[in-house]
Amino acid sequence: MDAKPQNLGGSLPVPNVQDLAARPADELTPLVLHRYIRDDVDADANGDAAASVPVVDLARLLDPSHGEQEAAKLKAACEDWGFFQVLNHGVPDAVIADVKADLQAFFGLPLAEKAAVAQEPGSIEGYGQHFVISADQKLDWADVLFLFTQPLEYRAPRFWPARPATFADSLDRYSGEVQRVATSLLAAMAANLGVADARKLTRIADSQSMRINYYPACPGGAHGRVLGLSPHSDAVGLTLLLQVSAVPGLQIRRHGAWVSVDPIPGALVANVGDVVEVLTNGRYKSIEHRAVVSPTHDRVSVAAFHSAKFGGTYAPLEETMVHGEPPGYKTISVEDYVRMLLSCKLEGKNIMDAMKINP
Ligand SMILES: COc1ccc(-c2cc(=O)c3c(O)c(OC)c(OC)c(O)c3o2)cc1
Ligand SMILES: O=C(O)CCC(=O)C(=O)O
Ligand SMILES: [Fe+2]
Repeated sequence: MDAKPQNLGGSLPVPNVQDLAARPADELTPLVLHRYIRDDVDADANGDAAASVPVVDLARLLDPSHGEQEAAKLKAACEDWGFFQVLNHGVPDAVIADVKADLQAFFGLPLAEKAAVAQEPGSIEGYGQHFVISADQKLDWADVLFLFTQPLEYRAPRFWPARPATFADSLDRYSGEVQRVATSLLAAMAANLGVADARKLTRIADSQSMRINYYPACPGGAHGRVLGLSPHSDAVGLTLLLQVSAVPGLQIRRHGAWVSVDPIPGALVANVGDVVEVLTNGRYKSIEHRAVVSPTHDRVSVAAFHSAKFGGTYAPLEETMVHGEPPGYKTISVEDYVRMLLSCKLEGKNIMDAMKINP
């Protein structure tokens, strides 16, 4: 049997941010906040306001009478943006409504109840924080619940909240739907890339993990100088993000500026991850993004990360290296790749830099 994702390494323990944000204003002294406040951050989106992330209609993409036109939109979105919003994805409204309600209800529980699914030393699953590797690095203004969701044998039930009582069922239904969407998008990307065997790409949706992000409102005028999530590219195949709250926060780096990806009701935000950059030998590039926080509103999002299963490898596909082009990225086992990503700081495209053959 293939290895399961376990003992992959963890984070140094840091304060719970929701608890910190709920403290009386006079307790949030500069001494307390200094681990979060950055000198170099301008949280405003400063990109071209007219430039908005492309939209891909999945029902049209799968419909033989419109598919070609929508496939061209997908191709342009992957080549030029690395990010797009997916509409008509077929995830039933009730599945989305239920998962949103249960994620919000989980974070609404008292800290002691949420702590029942706290991360354990050396583990990335559970409730806590990620990518804290030194005592002096700047911290993100967010708490995270991280779970392996697919395949079923990757799940560790002790990290799945028992409350609200419907949590596991809601997340299970959402997870299956989103894995289907990811597989369809990857199959369409394979066709666009001239990769006849779609499994060469769809296998990178064989496993799924979810990073559920809770960004408390940041009081005391500090919101413009902290980040909810540091700039990073997703070190996976394809991410599908649900902006649970109607509060903007996601920004992508485009032509050197930050462009906001405002929530569209019912949409999923898709982004090309580092693994697709490797498999396509750089034809589709992963894009740096970050989350900013609101001074007044809490925000919840859930990123569904899709990857290959343990036991496989990542390497540029022959079909994407035309005219004898050499591979620009190393070949690596899925397991070594995951260990590398979890031992790094969350910092721009640092994983891709490590994977490049001639950086
Ligand atoms: C197949 O095994 C795994 C795949 C992915 C991950 C993983 C866990 C994370 O916590 C994580 C993450 O927090 C993250 O930051 C936003 C990220 O983008 C850089 C990840 O790619 C990521 O991947 C673990 C195991
Ligand atoms: O909260 C967001 O909008 C971004 C989340 C994200 O980038 C991630 O979890 O990888
Ligand atoms: Fe991300």
